Amino acid sequence: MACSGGRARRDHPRSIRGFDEPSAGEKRPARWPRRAAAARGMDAAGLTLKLLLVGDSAVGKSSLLLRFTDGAFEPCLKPTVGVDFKVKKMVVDGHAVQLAIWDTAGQERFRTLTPSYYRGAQGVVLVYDVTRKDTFAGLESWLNELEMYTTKSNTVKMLVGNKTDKPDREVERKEGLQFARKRSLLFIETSAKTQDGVQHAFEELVIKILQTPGLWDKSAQKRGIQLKESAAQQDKSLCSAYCPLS
Ligand SMILES: Nc1nc2c(ncn2[C@@H]2O[C@H](COP(=O)(O)OP(=O)(O)OP(=O)(O)O)[C@@H](O)[C@H]2O)c(=O)[nH]1
Repeated sequence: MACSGGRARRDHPRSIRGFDEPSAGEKRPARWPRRAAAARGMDAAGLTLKLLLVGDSAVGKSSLLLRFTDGAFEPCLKPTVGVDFKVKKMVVDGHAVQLAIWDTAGQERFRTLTPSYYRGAQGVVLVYDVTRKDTFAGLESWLNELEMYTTKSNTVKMLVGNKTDKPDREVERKEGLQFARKRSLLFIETSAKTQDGVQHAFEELVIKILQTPGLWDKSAQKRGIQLKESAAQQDKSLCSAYCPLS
C-alpha cells in the first residue's frame, strides 16, 4: 500500500509494557533461583539490557520495534525524530530480562543526539531493507559509527535484512549472510509486516548477550543501562563470533 499524504503520525510511547511476565503465583524457574539472581545483581524485574536499533531511514527500525513490543504493524509511519524508547519484558531460555530498546532516527537531520544513545548498549540491531540496495551499501558506515560510539568492545551486533514480504528484492539473503560472516555479526531476515523472524531476532540477540557474562553481570549490579566500563567488560574474547541463525 502506498502512503498518501505523508506517513501516519508516530506514537512516541514511553510506557513500560509487560509481556511474557510470570503471573503473581507463578514460580521463578528452578534454574534461576532467587538467591542466585540476587547474587547476579538482579531484582524481581530481572536483568535490564540496553538494545539499540540503527540503520538508514525507512528500513523499518520502528516497525520492527512496534511489531516486537505491540504485535502491530503500521503501513505508514512517520520518520523517527531523535530517538524513541520502549521497554519489553520477556523470558528467554528461562531467564527474565527487561529490554530497554532505543530506536534511533535514520535520517541524518534527526540524528544530532544519536551518539550519546550508543553508550552502554549491550546489543545493537543493524537494519537494512532487502528491497533497497543503497541501505545495504550504507552498512559499512553504520558499523564505523558503532565502532566509534559504542562503549563496550563486546557489544553483540545483529544484522537484520527487513521487508522480506515485498516482491522487489534487491539484496539476496546470501549477500546479507556473507556480509554478516565477514563482519562477525549475527544475521537474520525479517518482515515487520508479516512478523516473520522478528521475535526470533530479538530472542537470539538476547541469548547471545546472556552467553557473554562480562557484558551484563557487572551492568546488572550497576542497575542495567547506566554503567561505566570495567576491565571485565572490555574482554574482547567473548561474543565476537559469527553465529548463523537460520
Ligand atoms: N512491506 C513492508 N513494509 C515495511 C516493513 N517494515 C517497515 N515497513 C514500512 O516502511 C516504512 C518505514 O518504516 P519505519 O519503521 O518508519 O522505518 P525507520 O527505519 O524507523 O525509519 P526512520 O524513522 O526514518 O529511521 C513504513 O511505512 C513502514 O510501514 C516490512 O517488513 N514490510
